[in-house]
This record gives sequence, structure tokens and C-alpha cells, in this order.
Amino acid sequence: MSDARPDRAVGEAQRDRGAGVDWRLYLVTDPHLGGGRDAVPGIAYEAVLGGVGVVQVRDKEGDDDEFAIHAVAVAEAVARACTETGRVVPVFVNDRLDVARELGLHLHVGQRDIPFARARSAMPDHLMVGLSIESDAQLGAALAGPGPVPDVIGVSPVWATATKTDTAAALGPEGADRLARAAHAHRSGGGGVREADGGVGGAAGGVRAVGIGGVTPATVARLAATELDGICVVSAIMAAPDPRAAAAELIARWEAGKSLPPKGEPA
Ligand SMILES: Cc1ncc(COP(=O)(O)OP(=O)(O)O)c(N)n1
Ligand SMILES: Cc1nc(C(=O)O)sc1CCOP(=O)(O)O
Ligand SMILES: [Mg+2]
Repeated sequence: MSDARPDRAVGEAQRDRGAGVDWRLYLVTDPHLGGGRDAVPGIAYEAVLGGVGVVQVRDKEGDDDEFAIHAVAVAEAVARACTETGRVVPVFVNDRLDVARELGLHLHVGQRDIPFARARSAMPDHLMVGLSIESDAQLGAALAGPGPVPDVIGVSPVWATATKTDTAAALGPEGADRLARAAHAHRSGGGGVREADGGVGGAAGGVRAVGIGGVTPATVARLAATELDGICVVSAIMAAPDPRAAAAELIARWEAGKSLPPKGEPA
């Protein structure tokens, strides 16, 4: 018997769930860096007002019920900021498939979490699933057909970071650029049929890619020169005294870096 679900169509382009999303600045939350769980919704709210376009709720402690209460509070704060700004900011859940499904939020999984294919098939078709990619081999496996591919990859880590120490080896900007180019070149993926995203962090096609790990105001310009669709930060916003200003500065530096001529070309 054939399976007619759109995410199962072999050889057909996957729907572009990430179209219209501003991928340039992606915030992953952390209760410890933010001063406790209760402070996180307020930080997420301020960060969206400052320019964050995507939020992921990450909390490694507590059971699924506690996490769900926390994720609802963050999602509500993001929704308030969206109402005020007229923006649409998707909210991802880190790791916890059941919570993402229960709350109707997007999901991000890593290489040591529930396998991507299992997560994708368990998630409703309209919700995005992101995947961490630490190497060319992992990207090759993620893009090998048939079957769905991630809606976005977290290229990780670009640099070593004190926020998460059990990471793979740092890729550096060159490695991140190589992976982003390969993701964009994938034509049957989420963005394979998409047009350019209207200048908000989208490449012209393929799977979107954001760089995570050690991204700070001091390093963001080096990533703006790559093919990444955006940067993904934890401490640069969660530990900032003014999260709205921190987000605005990161976006401004990303945009400034984008307007520089490519290396080797005259200004
Ligand atoms: C966008 C994004 N990219 C990478 C990660 C890291 O995921 P993972 O390797 O599963 O590690 P944890 O965050 O679960 O500790 C991410 N969360 N988001
Ligand atoms: C959540 C996470 N994942 C990583 C990976 O490499 O997979 S690095 C990381 C934390 C990134 O924190 P900061 O922005 O403070 O450097
Ligand atoms: Mg994980």
C-alpha cells in the first residue's frame, strides 16, 4: 500500500516549513545563564524585541511536565513580543519529542538524541524538525535519500564554548561555511523548491543552516562572511545585562558583516 503523506513522498521536494522565518539570529535558552527558569520568558521576550527570529527552549533539568510548563511560559512571552512587533518567531523544543508534540511546537534534536527519522515521522507535518550537524559525514547521512531531511541544521560547534563542553571538535568558520554550502546545495530538501527568503537569512535553496558555539559580538562578523543563514547563540543573549540590546547588536554586526565585500575583492 502506498503512503500518501507529503513527508513520505520519495523523490518529491519536501514542503518548505521554514519559509518566511528570519533565521539570522536564533536564541537557545538556558535557565542557569539567564538567572533561573522564571527569568527566561522575560529574556526571550526582550530578545525578540531586539531582533531574535527563532527561539529554542533548552532546559536539561526537570521532567517533561516541568519542562512543558516552562516551554509554555517562553512560548507565550515570544507570542506577546510577536504581537507587539508583527513578526512571526517559531519556537523549538530542545530534545523532548513528546513535549513538542503535546504543545504543538517545533523540535530540535542532536546526533545523540532520538534519531531524526523517528522524530520527523512522529511530528505533525506542519512542524519543523531541526538537527545538529557536526561533520561532513553526518550531513551526508542526513541528506541521503529517500525520506525527509531536516528543516534546519545547527552547524555545531563553530567554536568551543563554555556553555556546552561535551561537543564535537570545533569546525571553525571554514568548516561551517563548507557545511552550509553543502546543505544549501541539497535540492530535494525543505528549501529545494523555495525562492529566496526575501533577504531574511535564506539561501536560494536547500536546507537552512545556522552556526552555533562561541558566537559573540566579537566573532559574528566572521560568520557573516560564510554561507550560513544565521547565527545561534546562548550566552551572548542569556547572560547579557540587556538581552534586547544584545540581540540588536548581534543582528547589526551580522548585517554589517554581510555588507562587507568578499575576501580578496576591493571594497
Ligand atoms: C540550533 C541548534 N544546533 C545545535 C544544538 C545542539 O544540539 P545537541 O547536540 O543535541 O545538544 P543539546 O543542545 O541537546 O545539549 C542545538 N541545541 N540547537
Ligand atoms: C547548545 C549548544 N550546542 C552546541 C553544539 O556544538 O552542539 S554548542 C551549544 C551552546 C552554545 O552556547 P554559546 O552561544 O554560549 O557559545
Ligand atoms: Mg540534544
